[in-house]
Amino acid sequence: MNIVVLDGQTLNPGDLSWDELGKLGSVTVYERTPAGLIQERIGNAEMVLTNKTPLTREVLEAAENLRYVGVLATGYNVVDIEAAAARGITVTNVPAYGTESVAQFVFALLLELCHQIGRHGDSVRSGDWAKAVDFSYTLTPQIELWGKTMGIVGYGRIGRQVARLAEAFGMRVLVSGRPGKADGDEDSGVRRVPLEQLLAESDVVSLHCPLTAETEGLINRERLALMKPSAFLINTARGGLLQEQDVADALNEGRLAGAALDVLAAEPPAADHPLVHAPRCIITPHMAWAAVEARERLMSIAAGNVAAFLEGRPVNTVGPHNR
Ligand SMILES: NC(=O)c1ccc[n+]([C@@H]2O[C@H](COP(=O)([O-])OP(=O)(O)OC[C@H]3O[C@@H](n4cnc5c(N)ncnc54)[C@H](O)[C@@H]3O)[C@@H](O)[C@H]2O)c1
Ligand SMILES: O=C(O)[C@H](O)CO
Repeated sequence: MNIVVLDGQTLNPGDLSWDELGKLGSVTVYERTPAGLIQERIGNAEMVLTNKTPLTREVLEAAENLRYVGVLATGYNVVDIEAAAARGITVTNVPAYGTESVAQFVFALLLELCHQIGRHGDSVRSGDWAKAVDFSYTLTPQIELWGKTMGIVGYGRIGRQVARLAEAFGMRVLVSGRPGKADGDEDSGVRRVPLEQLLAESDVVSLHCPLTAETEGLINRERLALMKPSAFLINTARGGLLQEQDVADALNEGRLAGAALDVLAAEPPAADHPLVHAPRCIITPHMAWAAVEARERLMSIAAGNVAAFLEGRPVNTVGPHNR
């Protein structure tokens, strides 16, 4: 069985091994695949693995032998799943490998917004403390989380772990899920509310829903207007959840206290991206998933997905049925 990995570099920059996958077929790993080469590299392979290389309807329809797409990620918005389903191609993702890593990263971002540790550390390194007259100084207001409200949009695996950490910080937790869907039970202390109420009452809004036709552009000018001007927005899910210019405008006009974003709609972004230059906006390069512990789990679950498919009992399948 021919297995083509279209963009293996970010999962395995050299510190992991492809051997587990190699036992299951003849594997070709490309570090990355530019748009113009996707079709050619899939060629007549039966199985393709992708992290962020898009598999559009056109690509899927041209790949005559393709029977399986393994997404090397939790978010599978890079695959046209309707087109895959129509062609009978099985698509799997890797759920839960990075739940704890991503939730931890949410708090790394939030604590940076609250304390601006990097900026204060730089100030000390550049000699400001040595020249100071007092034993203590701050360059930005310092913010305590205890008693504040965390609003979690998308109460799945990562959303639930963020809720646990928020409660450990003494925060009140509001959650909102898919409109009209139950999405499982609430945990004690967590209150499920409509999105509009969550936006209006939260001091921190953290996004954890997938990018779908329903959630694209979810955080737009109108919804930002519901948020407190003192609130922080955190996005570790997908950049497409934001109307990015609207978020940049809210930051530029002082209608939002800060944003911390691990994801943008286009990655890497253009040098003149409006959020890259917006005030009080921290942007990290889509790295919340990247702890070696999480990538090891991802690699192992991805190989398990391939093995299960080859044994005729696919697991972790995703498709229009998940929507
Ligand atoms: N930055 C990173 O490195 C990184 C790493 C892993 C995952 N992610 C992103 O995080 C997302 C969430 O991951 P997860 O493991 O928690 O997934 P999950 O499937 O366990 O949870 C997603 C939740 O969102 C809910 N949801 C769907 N549509 C919604 C809507 N319209 N409004 C509110 N909620 C909605 C679902 O019902 C589900 O409960 C992934 O889809 C992926 O895009 C990012
Ligand atoms: O969805 C995911 O798992 C992350 O974005 C890494 O690709």
